Amino acid sequence: MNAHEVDRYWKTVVNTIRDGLMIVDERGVIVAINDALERITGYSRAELIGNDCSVLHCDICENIRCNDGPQWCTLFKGKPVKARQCIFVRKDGSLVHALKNACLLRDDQGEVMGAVETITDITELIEKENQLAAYAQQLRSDDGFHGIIGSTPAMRRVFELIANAARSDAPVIILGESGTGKELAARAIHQSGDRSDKPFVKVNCAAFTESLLESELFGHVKGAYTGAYRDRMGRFESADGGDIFLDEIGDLPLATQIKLLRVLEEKIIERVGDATPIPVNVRVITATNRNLTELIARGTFREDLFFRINVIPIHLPPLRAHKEDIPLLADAFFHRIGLKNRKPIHGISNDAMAALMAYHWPGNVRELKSAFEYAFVTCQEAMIQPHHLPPDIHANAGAPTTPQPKPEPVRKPFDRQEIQRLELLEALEASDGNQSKAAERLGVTRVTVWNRMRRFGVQYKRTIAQVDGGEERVSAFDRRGTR
Ligand SMILES: Nc1ncnc2c1ncn2[C@@H]1O[C@H](COP(=O)(O)OP(=O)(O)OP(=O)(O)O)[C@@H](O)[C@H]1O
Repeated sequence: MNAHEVDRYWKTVVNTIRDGLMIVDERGVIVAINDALERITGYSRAELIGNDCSVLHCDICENIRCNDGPQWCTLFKGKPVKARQCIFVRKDGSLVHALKNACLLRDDQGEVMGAVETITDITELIEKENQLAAYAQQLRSDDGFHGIIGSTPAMRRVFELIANAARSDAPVIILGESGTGKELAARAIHQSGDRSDKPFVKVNCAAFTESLLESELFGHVKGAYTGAYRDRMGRFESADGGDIFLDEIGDLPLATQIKLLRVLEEKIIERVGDATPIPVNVRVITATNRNLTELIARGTFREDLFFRINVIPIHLPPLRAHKEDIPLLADAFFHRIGLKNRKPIHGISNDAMAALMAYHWPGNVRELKSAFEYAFVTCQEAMIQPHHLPPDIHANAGAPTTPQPKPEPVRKPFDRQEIQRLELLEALEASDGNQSKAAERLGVTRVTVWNRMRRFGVQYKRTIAQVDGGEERVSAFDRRGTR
């Protein structure tokens, strides 16, 4: 290819690259751009060319623009910009996170004619990074991931799937045995998605007769059937803009399956007794503990509906498949139920924890939670012992069923929060209330110490008291509860 041909194809090459490209003259007036820049900024070529480059409101340009001397921008003082992260404002007012490179263009005599800038759009990357940071924060918090507790790889994978599902509008199906947290997962998808400020509507498909279910889902008009005294909006309409959670989808009657399929395909509903189509914008999240493939083979579930709802499947593992999460879950339920009960129970004994670990949990996390509700009723001691747990659990573990003759020392082997609180108190005591020193002892930052003091309601008071003419230093903790 000769130089002339290269010239001919140059425009095509420039417009093929994914990065935005812009040439400005020595006054900062835009003289050329490529297609990618139009796409990134939302401005057309005609709107940009001839305009000042400040139209893009690049944050670093606003900082480096100099107001004195002939050079209007530090770039023209000869300082190239290399892979600087910056933010532009699109035509519609939204922000573009970008990496920018810029350098001067000179003529044959070395005179500055202008500058060229390339802009790599990293908005998606930054958004994902922010989202990851938010998820990490969620995981660190006591409440787990939107209330779902677990830190094993199996549960982390579930959190990742939930986070991905939340980013899309595609139908999600949550599969798993009863009590594995399917409803919690559905709520987490709603809460972490763009529809979180719109309704989350739950319908248990197994709880209604066929005719009532249709009216519940799609609404009805007055006179549609005996007892329909007035028009009524269905759950799909109430969920408009948000998410509808159809629990026990495997129990949906065949006739309703056809109607649901139509809603998913056409995004319109018709109230029972009326043929007027009503558009609805609802994302459908379904859940079941039944084997849909088997139901399809038996002819009780439509295969076409299955394909429609099975776009993003999320499998929740049974508790026996992630037993390493039991101490964490037990700790959380112990505290949650303990807060309501106000009984002076200090923790879970090692034997009780061993019994929990040995059990096979057919009722999954729901059964674990119920075991703690039970234990808080039966336990009259300082620690929960195996015999305070429901009979199936301690019998299964072969743990002693009678109280230990010697009471165990009051300790809380699995109480993460309490251990952290005691460590904090010790560190503050040893550092005479100095938060920086306490932070050093604990190997955390001073802000973390301050945060923990706030969380545990710990105030370190230092009082100088006069004692017999001399001074005595009195230090005291003011503790308000453990959380
Ligand atoms: N990973 C978890 N972390 C905290 N709580 C959980 C978890 N999994 C389940 N739970 C709790 O267990 C109970 C049952 O959860 P959920 O109703 O979401 O289960 P499900 O799978 O929808 O059950 P079903 O199929 O019977 O409707 C709820 O009280 C829920 O808060």
